[in-house]
Amino acid sequence: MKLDVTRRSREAMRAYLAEALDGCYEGEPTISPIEGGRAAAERQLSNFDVRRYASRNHVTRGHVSRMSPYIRHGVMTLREVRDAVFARFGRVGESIYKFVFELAWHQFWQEVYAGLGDEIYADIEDYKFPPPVWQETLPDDVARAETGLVCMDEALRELYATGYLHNHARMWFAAYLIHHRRVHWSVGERLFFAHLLDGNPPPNALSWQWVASTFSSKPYYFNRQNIEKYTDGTWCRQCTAACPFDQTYDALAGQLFGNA
Ligand SMILES: Cc1cc2nc3c(=O)[nH]c(=O)nc-3n(C[C@H](O)[C@H](O)[C@H](O)COP(=O)(O)OP(=O)(O)OC[C@H]3O[C@@H](n4cnc5c(N)ncnc54)[C@H](O)[C@@H]3O)c2cc1C
Repeated sequence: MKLDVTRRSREAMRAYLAEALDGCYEGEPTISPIEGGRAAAERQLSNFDVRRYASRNHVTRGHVSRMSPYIRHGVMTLREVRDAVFARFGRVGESIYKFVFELAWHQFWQEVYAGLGDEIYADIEDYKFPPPVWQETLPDDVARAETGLVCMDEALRELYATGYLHNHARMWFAAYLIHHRRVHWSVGERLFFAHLLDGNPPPNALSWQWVASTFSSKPYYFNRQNIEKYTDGTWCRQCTAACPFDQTYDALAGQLFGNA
């Protein structure tokens, strides 16, 4: 089917897509609050103050650019984003360095993809721990964002509603799915790719492999303290589930990877 992408208001576009794609979605048809197009990208970039990027790891109040959907779809290049930041804020300073460093990560993943092609969809290296028997499907409670763990469910709901997720929340969710639920990273990769507006094979597949340890020197995992610190405890305060993350890193390593 060819969609009619004639320019129309967002509400008219929502109504058109809801009808045209009837049967392809569940629940109420909503659209992401993230707007497409060059003007929206320029607005987004002009609202970004790189001097506040030091707070970037904070999920609920960290200042990040949210430029990834525009970069992904070629609305703005990495170089344009970098040069605009240089022009407004200069080239010197820790936050500027960190921001350019992240843009460079994006470029690095692209270069890896240029070299490996579709091999990025298979384990690139061995796991750095004895791998379990991986589940090859997404558990239903995870798919429905009903694990009972507020941190995971809220992250997924945000992903579904907006098509965007903060980097730290992506890392937590990936570590939960892979290391706690023993689901192969490629299942999570497909889930993210289906919902992220910035869904992009190299950064997506390779970040999942980075968490899994098939493209890094060790698996990424986290504990409750880490979530509390970078959300000001917002999610943990609402959570009544037995927390699988409420342990020391040593205890978690022993439980998850058998090397305590
Ligand atoms: C499991 C997982 C899956 C991911 N999937 C994708 C994906 O499909 N597409 C995607 O663009 N990024 C992906 N990332 C990387 C990162 O999460 C996003 O690029 C970032 O969150 C985008 O938000 P932002 O534009 O506000 O980032 P900012 O922090 O403002 O960074 C600016 C730009 O730098 C680049 N960048 C930032 N962090 C990273 C990173 N860790 N790796 C590579 N590039 C980075 C992006 O182009 C980003 O737009 C993934 C990370 C993880 C852990």
